[in-house]
Amino acid sequence: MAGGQGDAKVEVFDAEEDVAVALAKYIARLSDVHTKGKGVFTVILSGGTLIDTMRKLAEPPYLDAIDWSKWHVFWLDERVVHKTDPLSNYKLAYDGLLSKVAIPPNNVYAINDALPAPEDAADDYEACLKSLVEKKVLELSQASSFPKFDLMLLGMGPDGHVASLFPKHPLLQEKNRWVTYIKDSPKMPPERITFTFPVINSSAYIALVVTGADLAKAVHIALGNHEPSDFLPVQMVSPEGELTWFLDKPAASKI
Ligand SMILES: O=C1O[C@H](COP(=O)(O)O)[C@@H](O)[C@H](O)[C@H]1O
Repeated sequence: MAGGQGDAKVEVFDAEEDVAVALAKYIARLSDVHTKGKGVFTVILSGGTLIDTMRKLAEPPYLDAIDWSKWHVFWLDERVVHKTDPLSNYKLAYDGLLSKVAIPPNNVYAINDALPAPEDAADDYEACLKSLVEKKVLELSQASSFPKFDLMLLGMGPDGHVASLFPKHPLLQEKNRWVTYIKDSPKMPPERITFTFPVINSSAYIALVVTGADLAKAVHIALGNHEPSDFLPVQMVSPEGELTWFLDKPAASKI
């Protein structure tokens, strides 16, 4: 299987609506392959605009065609807030997708929002992943020994951040933890937990879903020639498996 940014596929669509259609087809195909092949499909969600771009999955034909019972859903990053808080990535995904599809509630791995300290929430989430490895829901990458998720769905901020991994932050260099925490996120809210790059880059498939003109500069830096001083966290996304960028024309306008 191909790997790294050098082998990334870059798909550009006329409009956000076309990205939503293509993304649903892509996710449904990977769901079919994994649920029929190994009986489990492990999916990582981001927050932000991604959830809205996944909206077609909650409509025919995907609503009935996808075997939702085999999905296991996790968060790439989460804000350390209550699950009912409007800033919660869980709430965003629940309202926009999870409440509309038949994923067993026990297969939805939200942050433990009874733990107010980000370090405890990160430890708890990492322990949850480790127990799922023991139960053989999750596998480890043979190459990295970090968990290998079937599909990670990533958004990107205008500053080139992915997950809660922000430009020039020391967390970009984390090499050991699966899940870590941040207390000084430059984007609100400041306290979050996040997967680390070793986990992100152990994935079988990553979709980077980026729409809107406000992201064009970061896309240009990530996919074009750039000065080392411009380096963005998104450029560290370099999976063992396959990376596909899903862009609309406004996001791709500076490539
Ligand atoms: O804070 C976050 O931002 C990124 C990007 O969000 P977007 O609204 O610009 O699409 C998101 O991927 C991440 O999960 C979230 O916590």
